[in-house]
Amino acid sequence: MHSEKKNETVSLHVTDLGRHGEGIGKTADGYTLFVPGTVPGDEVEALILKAGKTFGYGKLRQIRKASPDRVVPVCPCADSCGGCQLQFMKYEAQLAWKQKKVRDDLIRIGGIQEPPLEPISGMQKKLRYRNKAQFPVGTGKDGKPVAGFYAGHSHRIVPCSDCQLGAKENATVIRVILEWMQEFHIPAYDEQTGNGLVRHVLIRKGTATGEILVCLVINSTAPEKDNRNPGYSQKRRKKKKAEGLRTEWKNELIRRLTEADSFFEEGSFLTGLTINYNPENTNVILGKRTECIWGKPYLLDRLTSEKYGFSVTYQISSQSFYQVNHEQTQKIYEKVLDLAELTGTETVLDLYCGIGTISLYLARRAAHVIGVEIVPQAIEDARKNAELNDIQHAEFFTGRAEKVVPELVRQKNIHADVVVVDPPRKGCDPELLQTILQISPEKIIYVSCDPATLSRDIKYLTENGYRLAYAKPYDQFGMTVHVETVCLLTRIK
Ligand SMILES: C[S@@+](CC[C@H](N)C(=O)[O-])C[C@H]1O[C@@H](n2cnc3c(N)ncnc32)[C@H](O)[C@@H]1O
Repeated sequence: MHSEKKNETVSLHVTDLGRHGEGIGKTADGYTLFVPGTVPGDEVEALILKAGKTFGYGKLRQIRKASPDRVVPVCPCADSCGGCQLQFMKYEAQLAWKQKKVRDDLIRIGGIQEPPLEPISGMQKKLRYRNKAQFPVGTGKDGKPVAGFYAGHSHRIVPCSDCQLGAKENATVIRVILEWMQEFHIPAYDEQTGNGLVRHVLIRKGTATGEILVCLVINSTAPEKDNRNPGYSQKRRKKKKAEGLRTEWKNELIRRLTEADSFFEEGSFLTGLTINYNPENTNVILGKRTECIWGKPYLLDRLTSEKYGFSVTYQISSQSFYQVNHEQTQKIYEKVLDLAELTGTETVLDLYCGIGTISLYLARRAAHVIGVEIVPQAIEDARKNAELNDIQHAEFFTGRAEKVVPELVRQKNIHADVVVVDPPRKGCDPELLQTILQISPEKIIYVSCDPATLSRDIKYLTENGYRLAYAKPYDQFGMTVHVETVCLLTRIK
């Protein structure tokens, strides 16, 4: 029985990190406390915020002896912003923790006693690696518009326009947009009331091309129909959502952002400005409709495989998924190609294919590639990308992979030598895994951004005729708790 109570300050020796990057320590009498912002090896004092029977949650009060793995975070917002859970840790220690996380999950959840795990691949460029930023916009205490990031586990905006993981140009774009909003009294969206106009700013940069696409997400159903003010009066607020942006506001934003180009890094330039309409009271950032008000509705980027001696150019729209770390993505896709060992005669399925990124790598070495993806805009991009790269033997289908693939098996009797899956964090749908077993490819290559769901799916596949032959973690998301893993499963003959 432990005597620790809420609001008590206790001394703690931190020995591990939890799934969300919070330090885990024990008090002198063995009580376990989770304390964000602490690092294994730290001796700290923590305030108990929540005390359960066997463990509790605390807040860091004071570091009595710093861990040798502790470093001073580069970002001034690291304490308050929820994005970089590991910026307090030496990069090598972050990598070691991620390697252990993947290994532990493969053993504990995947039931693989001796995982064939290669050492994690670390990033050369540890900051400014993200090619995409999503800034929520709100109203500060002084009534002025602010943009930044959400504090951990909340929707409180921590003002920050220059995230150290993102492109340098983000700060300029955000400054211009906030000044524009302030000058023209354009209200930020308020999640509580559902009023206001500007919800988010999305900025994407093509690392290889320097192209920058800005997308302003607004709380409105349709492009502007007239010149009335967006719902300022309480009366009108109750009746309807804020209306769209006035034409003169759009024109002014275009003028300011195109002129801001001159502050961008050499070689970087604005390629398009889009408005996304999201009138829903929801956490989902993007609405269904996007309008391009200047330039192109997409940006171009290029990925290169030095080993295989080719580059692939991709068109990426605001609503399409694209891996955020250019350097690591190139390594991961090259590894997929290595593991596939294609000879030019094979049929390959690329499931959860996004804009056809992996599909078009595989198409360089396969006879036929079939991609399946749920987002229609991404499939439009994928088809365009096949054209752009002069690839005729890749075809793409829109829909849920777990519905489309069984249909393709039923109607077209498709077969595949290699199946690649790259699902979102929740992993593969069970129906899809069953269909893959039915297709019975020689190889399944699993690209995953969540070791827990990856391990769950590996358990199912290894219990049903496959063997985990290879696994390698990649650090795609330095300073955060996230880790990417590439696995090869081979059919047991
Ligand atoms: C992690 S991304 C991978 C995309 C692509 N392979 C890449 O590397 O860029 C996962 C993709 O799965 C798509 N997706 C999510 N659920 C899906 C489903 N049930 N069926 C098909 N695609 C889905 C998402 O829209 C997203 O494009």
